[in-house]
Amino acid sequence: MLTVEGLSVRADDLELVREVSFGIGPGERVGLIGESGSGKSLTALALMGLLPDGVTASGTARLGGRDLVGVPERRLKDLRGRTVSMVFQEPMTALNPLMRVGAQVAEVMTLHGVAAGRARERAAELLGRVRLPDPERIARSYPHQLSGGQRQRVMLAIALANEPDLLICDEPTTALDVTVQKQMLELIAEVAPALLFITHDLAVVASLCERVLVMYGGRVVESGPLREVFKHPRHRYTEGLLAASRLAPRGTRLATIPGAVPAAGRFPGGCVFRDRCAHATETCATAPALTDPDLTGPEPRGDGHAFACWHPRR
Ligand SMILES: Nc1ncnc2c1ncn2[C@@H]1O[C@H](COP(=O)(O)OP(=O)(O)OP(=O)(O)O)[C@@H](O)[C@H]1O
Repeated sequence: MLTVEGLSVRADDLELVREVSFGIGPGERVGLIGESGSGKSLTALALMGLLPDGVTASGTARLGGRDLVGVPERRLKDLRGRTVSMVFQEPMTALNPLMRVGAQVAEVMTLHGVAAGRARERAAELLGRVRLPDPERIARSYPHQLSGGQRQRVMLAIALANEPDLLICDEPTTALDVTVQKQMLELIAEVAPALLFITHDLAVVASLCERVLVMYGGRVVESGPLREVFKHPRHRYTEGLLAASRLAPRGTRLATIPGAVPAAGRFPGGCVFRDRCAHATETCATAPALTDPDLTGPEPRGDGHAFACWHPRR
């Protein structure tokens, strides 16, 4: 459905994203991971036609037969929201602080030709669809009257308003607390038509995506089904990412992770050892439940909810 070929992004003579190619099928959920500055956000912004001034994209990206790169802004405005939409990390900067949220959800529909009355009705429906309690009241609220999690749900409602074929999420849960993060991920999994999910968090990718793309230095250095990439990483950078994260392929020897001690726990609620562990950090509580025992550590419990993490020794 989405086909990206040789996508490059440049600022002056600096090539920030280099010859990236990948595809996303209908209904498919793909994770885009990589260290900070590896080019994940620029790749997404290039697909949305939202690159900052002075930054340009080349190559091709086609979604449902329509070009996304190198098309005039007028054409992009039509595609944005209807073909592809995006949820960003910080909803406060994306929402208009002076406008009631219902009106903001309705506005993205009226911009695409939906009559005002119908758009208002649909806005309330959408706020309910993203499981906001009392959608009528929420619709009358201003962004500052909502919690961070509620604002992120409003952003999701806006992104879904024109029934896009592809949803792109760029670290949408990073600013949320643990329980809210989990609920938001479940919601995204449920409502996304097809998904490109950008994150640093391998556990989030493991819980949400079927396929993964790994970026490093502006390139996609590895891609494939999640299980394959996590079990048999081919690129040294992916190996490093896995070793540094709290997920490691089953059978990984602790000896390959210097200074690591194992801890196992059950979900929901995070690692059960976190109170006793020398390295009890927030990450122990934030890891989402894994339902694939093959992706857990060396001692899966057999109920599909086993978990093992590697805490660096203090
Ligand atoms: N407007 C810009 N002009 C010049 N360089 C930029 C611009 N925006 C981003 N960059 C550079 O492009 C590279 C990729 O940035 P990008 O935001 O895509 O990284 P990222 O992988 O999304 O990082 P993070 O996970 O921290 O968000 C970085 O080196 C960044 O400094």
